[in-house]
Amino acid sequence: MKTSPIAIFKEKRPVIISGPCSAETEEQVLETCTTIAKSGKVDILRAGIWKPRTRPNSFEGVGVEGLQWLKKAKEATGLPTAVEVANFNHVFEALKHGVDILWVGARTTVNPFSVQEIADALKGTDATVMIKNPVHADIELWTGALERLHGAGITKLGLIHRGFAQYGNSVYRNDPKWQLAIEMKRRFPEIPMVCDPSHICGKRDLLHAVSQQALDMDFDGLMLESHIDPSNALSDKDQQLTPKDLEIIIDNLVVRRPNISDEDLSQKLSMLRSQIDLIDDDLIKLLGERMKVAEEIGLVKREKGITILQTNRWEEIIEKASETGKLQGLSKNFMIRYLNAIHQESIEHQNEVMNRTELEKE
Ligand SMILES: O=C(O)C(=O)C[C@]1(C(=O)O)C=C[C@@H](O)C=C1
Repeated sequence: MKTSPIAIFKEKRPVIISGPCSAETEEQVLETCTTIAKSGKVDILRAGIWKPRTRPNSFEGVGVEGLQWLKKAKEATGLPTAVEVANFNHVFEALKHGVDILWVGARTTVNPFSVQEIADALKGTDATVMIKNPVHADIELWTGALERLHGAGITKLGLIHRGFAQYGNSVYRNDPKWQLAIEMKRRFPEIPMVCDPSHICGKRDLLHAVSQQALDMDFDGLMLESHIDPSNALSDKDQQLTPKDLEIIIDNLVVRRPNISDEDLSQKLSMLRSQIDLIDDDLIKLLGERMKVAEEIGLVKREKGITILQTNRWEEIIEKASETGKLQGLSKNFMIRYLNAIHQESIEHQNEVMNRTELEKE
């Protein structure tokens, strides 16, 4: 029996998935795929066939015709292929044309109806499916998609981290929010996790740094878009790499081991880790003390009839703590998230002491 393409994740790290954002013409698909395959550094070919675009009237993919081109690329290179599917018909056509890996895109993962349609279409097949994170930072939707496919009997599953939509300016096209991918790795340690730096970055100059960070987060693979002529690509031209640049990025990645075998290093690490454990203990105890003081303030506020939220005081704390954080080398972004989490917890403690009725206390 043919081995499953998911098995490759047990054999090689990182697995590289590459190919054009969109299949545009037969020549473009074949030229891109055969050139990147020649380097020997790409393990799986990809190409977008149906492109879910944010706005209408832009290139929405060539459709079924492109599957023939991808099939030819597979025959020419001997590499397995991957495409995005978003509905029953896509699944049917992709499997009919011998696509090896199907992936569920971010815009589909957000919709349980669509995910269920795909899961139903796959029932009884031996398909390999990878699931991209939903567009917004809802880890339960990502988990739910995995469960729906598993529930349909699909066991060869993988995850793809492509970052999360955000409002306003950022260096990234999609905010990586690494902590969500890390949480999925914690929940499903056996399922391969691939990073899609192309969609996180949106532009070429960040691709190397994000790819390296993914490897240092112990990801199993990278999906990097490539195009024989990126400047004339019909979609996402700023984030696609020429075959040469793809090779340069792969060559410059440092692949580090997830486990330690060296005895000295292991001792040194466990010493440093016990220091971290002690500091974490102190931090948690201090936070507990802070909440007790907040509760006392809550009692005063209840007696005097003052609201929990005190905007001016909170503003003062943010300013002072941000300054102290800066001196300690803590990023502004972290300080804001940290202070907001503390403030929220403090408000909840005060709400508890101020508004809990006698009945609820029992
Ligand atoms: O200073 C207060 O009034 C508090 O209740 C404490 C605290 C805080 O946790 O720092 C909590 C809520 C207010 O919005 C401002 C500050």
